[in-house]
Amino acid sequence: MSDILLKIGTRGSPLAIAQANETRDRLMAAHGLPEEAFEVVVIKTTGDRVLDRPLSEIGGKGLFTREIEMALTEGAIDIAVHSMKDMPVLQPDGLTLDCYLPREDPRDAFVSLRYGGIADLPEGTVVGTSSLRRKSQLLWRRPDLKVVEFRGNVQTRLKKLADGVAEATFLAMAGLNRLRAVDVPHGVIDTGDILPAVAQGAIGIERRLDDTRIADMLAAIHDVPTGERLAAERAYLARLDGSCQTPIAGLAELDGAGRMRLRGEILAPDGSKCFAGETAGQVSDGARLGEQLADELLSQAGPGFLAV
Ligand SMILES: NCc1[nH]cc(CCC(=O)O)c1CC(=O)O
Repeated sequence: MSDILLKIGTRGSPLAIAQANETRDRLMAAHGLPEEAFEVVVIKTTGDRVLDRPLSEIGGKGLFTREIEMALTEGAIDIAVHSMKDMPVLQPDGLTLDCYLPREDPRDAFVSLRYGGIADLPEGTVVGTSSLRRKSQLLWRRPDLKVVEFRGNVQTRLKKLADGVAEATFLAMAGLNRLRAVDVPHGVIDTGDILPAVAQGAIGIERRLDDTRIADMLAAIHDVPTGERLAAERAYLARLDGSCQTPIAGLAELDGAGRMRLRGEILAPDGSKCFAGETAGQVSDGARLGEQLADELLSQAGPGFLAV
């Protein structure tokens, strides 16, 4: 009987579906709506389609978002649920991102069937990752390790570990937690050891700019602290103009009393160089702190560093 009120667009991976369901559940609770008021619409993106090449080679921003944004613009869906880590800093004309769910654990997880952490890995160990950030951060700290390309979902990666393709890999804690993947052998990596990607662990909900009905619905589930942290992290990313060839890490943290600490790191893709910094200030100055930190790292790195 009940008409569908809202079509939720998402990628089809188990994590993406879990994120879409969390969004639906929060909207149901906030507005007293039944599940039948929502339809989750799965959309395949270029990043999902092309599985045989490294992400960095497929290239282009919005690898995991472009097709979903097209569906949103065309009206085939009403909102799009994204991992903010995969989101370019600018949205296409007519779309906006101003609703974030409470951020999950932003840290990376170390996943291995044999070892407990990076420090336990013997010299020359093979590690699998498709993330240029994780690869360069690892090689900066442990130039002796061998990094091989590792794509696919959590189950695929565990199978590769069991088959001995690599001895260890990395996943976002947020993904493990949202999938309740308690059976995946992992250790949490401190942010002082490996700084996460900008926006890691945050879910953002995109909508059409002129859709005021949806804007009102989303306002009820927006998490303000997550928005404050992402404002700083995304201003930092925007100033760095990160291409997917440039490993960038960044994390903003709030002290709950109006202040923010922002850390950042940019690296050479082969892990031969690393420039790191941090800044602190008022939460309300987040965007400016982000730009300031980016400028500091850019001046440390020197002209042309990000262009390579
Ligand atoms: N690029 C893929 C991607 N995008 C978001 C997450 C994890 C969830 C998150 O960071 O919110 C992942 C996988 C991973 O890094 O393990």
